[in-house]
Amino acid sequence: MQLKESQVAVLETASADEATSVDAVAEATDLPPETVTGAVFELEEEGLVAIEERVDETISLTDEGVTYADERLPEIRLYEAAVDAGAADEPAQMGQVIGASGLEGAGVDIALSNYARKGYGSIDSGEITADPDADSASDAEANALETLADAEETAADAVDVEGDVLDGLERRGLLERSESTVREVTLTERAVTELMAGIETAETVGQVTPELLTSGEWDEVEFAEYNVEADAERFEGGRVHILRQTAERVKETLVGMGFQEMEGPHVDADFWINDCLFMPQDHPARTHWDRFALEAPTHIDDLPDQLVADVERAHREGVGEDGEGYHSPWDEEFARALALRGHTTSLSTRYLSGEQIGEIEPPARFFSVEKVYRNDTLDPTHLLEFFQIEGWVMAEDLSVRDLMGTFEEFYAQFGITDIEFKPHYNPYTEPSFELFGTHPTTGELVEIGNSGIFREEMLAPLGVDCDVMAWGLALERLLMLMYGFEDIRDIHGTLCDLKLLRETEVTY
Ligand SMILES: N[C@@H](Cc1ccccc1)C(=O)O
Repeated sequence: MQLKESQVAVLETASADEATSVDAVAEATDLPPETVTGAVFELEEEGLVAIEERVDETISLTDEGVTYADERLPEIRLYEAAVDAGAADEPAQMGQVIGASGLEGAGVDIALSNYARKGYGSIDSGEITADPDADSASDAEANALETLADAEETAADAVDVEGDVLDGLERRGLLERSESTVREVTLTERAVTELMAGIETAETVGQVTPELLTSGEWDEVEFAEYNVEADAERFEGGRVHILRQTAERVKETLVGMGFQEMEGPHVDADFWINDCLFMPQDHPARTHWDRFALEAPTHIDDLPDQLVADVERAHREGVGEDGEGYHSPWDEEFARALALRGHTTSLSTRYLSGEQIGEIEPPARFFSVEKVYRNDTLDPTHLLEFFQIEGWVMAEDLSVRDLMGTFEEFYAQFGITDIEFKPHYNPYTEPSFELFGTHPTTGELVEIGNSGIFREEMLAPLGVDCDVMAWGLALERLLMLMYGFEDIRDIHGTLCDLKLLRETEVTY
């Protein structure tokens, strides 16, 4: 009998009395495991081997788990510091105990959220008590971490730890379970007979080459068969980030709805970012707490004189006969200060004023999908920068129904059909609405945007005398609703979840 080289290698390595794993065969023959698996399936087809499959579960500690195995669990460090501070007898000051425990940052939160749960004591209005009967040396989770820390990977059925303790550690993100399929082969009787009769190695060809074709040799060689069941090596090629893909899709959708794209600077004068939006100069969002100022250059060179005068007048006196201004200071120097834009509404003011592409006649629709920068506190829904989907429609008679209808049409194209609106306040729109969508897995309402109809005090100085409805929507929040992830940091930045980014299927 004639067989392929890899098949012969498997037959010579496996035995009839004892099952041999594919990995063991691969190691003994120096062949890649994928090749061995392929050969094993072909041999099974020929009735030469029997395959047994099982799924092995292995357990390994995450980086955080390894850290705690080494430095001990945060709640135990807190308990020991509390006992040292005498909290077993009377309540001790929380701040002091935390200081003495050496815990920092997230470690403190982790300690606090597990402390009472695990019976180490109680925490109440800044004071901590320690239960004298608690025994940190018999903490099941700590002991399990210690057991698991010895091996890089442990077979699940060989671990001497209670299942619910493992579940708890997994929930805390301290261990990971993974599954792999193990295949074992045993030679059949037929294989033994054939081996005794002698098996020859046949040359097989895996790929047709130009040489095979031109020489005519293709007609004589034996081709390897396709095995669609064989495990193949996995290639993680580069791909466009889902955020970028979705940005492109949003752009195409808006272009399809008749919008034109706006362009403009990331760093801009406060004049375009705020003053043109009838944002008073003493508005809290305009303090250094909220904006990223520029060190050099600090101010824009040029602003259109007439527009500056008109905007200043609107701020001081309001617009129209019974208009009211802010009666607050207005200073051109302040308006000329440069900052990273906190919203792309700066592009809208540039376009609406005629500054960017000249006078725009109604009806007109414009949009941008661009980055904005805010000095927010990082959390699952906030980053220091995000993409805003800015847009506006200029027409003679616009109402809230036009605004809501536009959002319904837009979001429906992303499969989101349950938008909710909540009345809101912006200095530059009246009425104003915040938009919410329902998170597909948690069911929570997520804020996805802010919108409204630009008010007279903003439009008149810009020289616009018809209606303009406008909005700023968060691209990342749209992604959350589309793909169901809960933490924005999963898709951006150092904590991003590569598996999620690799595996998310983009739906078009
Ligand atoms: N600039 C607003 C969004 C917005 C734009 C235009 C009109 C109304 C609201 C924000 O960043 O939240």
